[in-house]
Amino acid sequence: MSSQVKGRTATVKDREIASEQRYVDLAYARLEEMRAEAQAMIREGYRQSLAGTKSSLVDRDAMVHQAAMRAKALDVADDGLVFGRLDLAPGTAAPGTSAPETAATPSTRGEVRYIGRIGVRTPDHDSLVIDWRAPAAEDFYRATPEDPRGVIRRRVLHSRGHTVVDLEDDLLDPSAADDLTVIGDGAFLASLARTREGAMRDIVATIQREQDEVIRAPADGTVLVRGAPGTGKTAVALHRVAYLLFRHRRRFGSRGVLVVGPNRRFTAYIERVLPSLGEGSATLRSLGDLVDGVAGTVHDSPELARLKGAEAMTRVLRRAVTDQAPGAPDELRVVHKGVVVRLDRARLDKIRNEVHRRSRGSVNTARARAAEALLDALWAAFSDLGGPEAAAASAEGDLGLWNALLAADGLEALDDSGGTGGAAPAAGGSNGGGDAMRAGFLARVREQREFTDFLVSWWPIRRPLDVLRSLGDAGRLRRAAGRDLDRDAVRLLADAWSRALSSDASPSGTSPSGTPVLSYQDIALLDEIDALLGPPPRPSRRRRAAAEDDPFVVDGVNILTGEEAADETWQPEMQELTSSIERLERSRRVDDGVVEERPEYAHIVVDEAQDLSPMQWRMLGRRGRQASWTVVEDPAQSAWEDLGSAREAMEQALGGTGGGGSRNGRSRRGGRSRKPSPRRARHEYELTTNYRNSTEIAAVASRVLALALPGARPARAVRESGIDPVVRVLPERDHEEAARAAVTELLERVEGTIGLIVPIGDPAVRERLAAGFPERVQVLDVLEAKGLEFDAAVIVAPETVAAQSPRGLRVLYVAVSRATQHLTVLTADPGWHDTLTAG
Ligand SMILES: Nc1ncnc2c1ncn2[C@@H]1O[C@H](COP(=O)(O)OP(=O)(O)OP(=O)(O)O)[C@@H](O)[C@H]1O
Repeated sequence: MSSQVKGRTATVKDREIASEQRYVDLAYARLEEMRAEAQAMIREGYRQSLAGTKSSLVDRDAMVHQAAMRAKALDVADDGLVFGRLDLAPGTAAPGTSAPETAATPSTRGEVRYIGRIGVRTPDHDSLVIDWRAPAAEDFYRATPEDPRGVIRRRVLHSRGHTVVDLEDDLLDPSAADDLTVIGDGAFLASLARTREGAMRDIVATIQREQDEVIRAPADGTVLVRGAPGTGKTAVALHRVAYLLFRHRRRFGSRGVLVVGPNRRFTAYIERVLPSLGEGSATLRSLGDLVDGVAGTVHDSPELARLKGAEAMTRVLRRAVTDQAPGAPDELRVVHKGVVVRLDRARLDKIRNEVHRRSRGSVNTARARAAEALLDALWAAFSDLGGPEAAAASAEGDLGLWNALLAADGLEALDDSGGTGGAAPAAGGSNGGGDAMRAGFLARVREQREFTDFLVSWWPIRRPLDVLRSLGDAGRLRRAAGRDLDRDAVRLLADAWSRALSSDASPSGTSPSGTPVLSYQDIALLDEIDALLGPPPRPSRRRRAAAEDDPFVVDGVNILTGEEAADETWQPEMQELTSSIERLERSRRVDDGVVEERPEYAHIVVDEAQDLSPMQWRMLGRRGRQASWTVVEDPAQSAWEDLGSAREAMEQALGGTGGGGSRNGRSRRGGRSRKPSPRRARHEYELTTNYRNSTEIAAVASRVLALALPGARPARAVRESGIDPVVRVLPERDHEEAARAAVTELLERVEGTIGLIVPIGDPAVRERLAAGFPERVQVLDVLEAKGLEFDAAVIVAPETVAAQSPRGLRVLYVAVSRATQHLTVLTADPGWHDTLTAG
């Protein structure tokens, strides 16, 4: 029989702790040696570099890199290196995994495995500590009394730094336990009740079986994880990243892993988890930070978000980028040989449409094609005016000039008859003389400043932000809207964009520095526009001579491509900028934050996925066309109204057929759709235990859930706190004062974080509410509270939250499920008091 001592005799426990401490000391001593080895390797790498040969430099880089990575990985183990121990039944030992014998592991027993943050081996390669992600550690998380997997006892070691301070055992197979000591005082549950410090921590020592199954799920295809609030979806997704990077380092390490969360508060909240697991290589971004150079930081009103996020915006934006650019001239006029040649607005529109039709997306790179089309049209107009005949008539006197022009273009010179090589002179015909005449005309026109200036303003290199800004003009947005937006929608959107983006926007629309205030949904639209516009101009390596010969290079910028003709000697200040538009264009490249190369990832984790709009899914799809995915969501918490269309967009993104263009030319451009690829493997999981809320708070949340999504099953909360939630009814005018009073009281009662969660509204109210409180108090609106958790939460006006949008009840469900210990609700509506307290 095992000696059950749950919380009974301190001496037995102390002896066990002391025994484990000896083992932990052994592991740390070896860790020190490994660290010294890594440092020695770095030094050796640098020593080799003194040899100076090319290959030794390469070797050195590889060696130093490897050793530095190793040293970094070893550093993360400084805190809580060993956190688990498994005692297996005799006969279940696997080679190389058994811990060397210590006082705690008499040889008469089965294998003992120690589990830790990283793997530690003796110099003879015996395992001292098994990395938690290794297959041999799986039993630590998976074994249950129903399915012990050969494990008799699972022990969790709680440490502070290098010191073991507590133990907790699970006896999984009592019949085999014999003389094994079992210690337990609910340390796991106690750990759930711990004070929250404002940043999420790793759960590596206490991952539960259903969570471990998600973490170790197959690396291919999509892993879709559902679960109610507090079931550990975020924690599990992050541990899965660490697992994937450990087990498939080459595949995921080189092409990268992207973790996407709803907002910056959330990414700040989770940012420490992966580094604490020794993984610094994953990219963590909020939905507002996925496009370089711009940032979405505010939530749109539900109505605006619905419009901006809808798939219909793809069509609206396509029309917007192919519409005439703002400020574009309505007429092109060039003079050649005394003949005035004009293209009017109707003709220009036709040319523009034709170029867009033929270039299919990639608006910016189509400028060269536009120039050719204009020149063709000018030649046709010149011919219609009888220009070639006039030119031929005057050719005799002009022959020298013509030939100089033609020679500059590498064309054959005209002879006395106006033809080449004895061909008959022709006026606009298709024979050699006509072609030469045409070539001469084109060469001459191309050089005219009127033509190049026109081209720059008629087909400017456009930036995503310019295009979005242009839609602040209601007339322009109406043109782009087609049948996809009704009049009210056009008004609402144009109004929002003109306030937030126009250069002379009112202070409420722009930040104090004058930079635009973009919403989360705007970022997805900018990414869509970017895909439609095509790659931004990149500096070319063109040589000066080539640039000088090129009539389309004006002041060092190729006006067809927008590229700078890189030239070491070219000094912008030495050249007079003759066109203010060019100057503007040049500066915009910097000011507007050109969207840089869009990165693609090998794996994408999407947290709070239930809130993504179709446009946001398209944005993610463009970043993961070859990726495998981990998608984490709770439909009951969704603020998004049209879940059906969001699902469709999600499927497109996950199937690798998500919308939009590509940067590298390897795949489709500008939103053209490609044949859907075969469906990827899908692994679905549900998490069922709520580790966040006390049972008392979970009960309140489940009452809101019953209203928000009748029939939905709440998760099972496991920790009773004995602290009842408080619901106070008082007039709305007293809410602010009562909220501050509630926070003040909670500051006395809890050591950790307090969230004061208010309806979406004026930021000034939030500032007022927060005034004077310490940092551990966060005042946020309900949408900002997504994914976060606090020791105590105060929810103001549930009635307002519920009424603010068609999905208001689900948003309220999010709010009431944030707290671990204390929940206070302030309402003006006695009905809500009854609902939340069930009486
Ligand atoms: N196995 C575990 N051991 C200890 N703590 C855990 C465990 N699983 C989850 N937790 C804790 O429970 C809390 C909730 O986890 P998490 O935020 O990942 O839940 P979630 O399902 O993403 O919630 P939400 O849907 O509200 O965003 C966190 O503090 C997390 O550390």
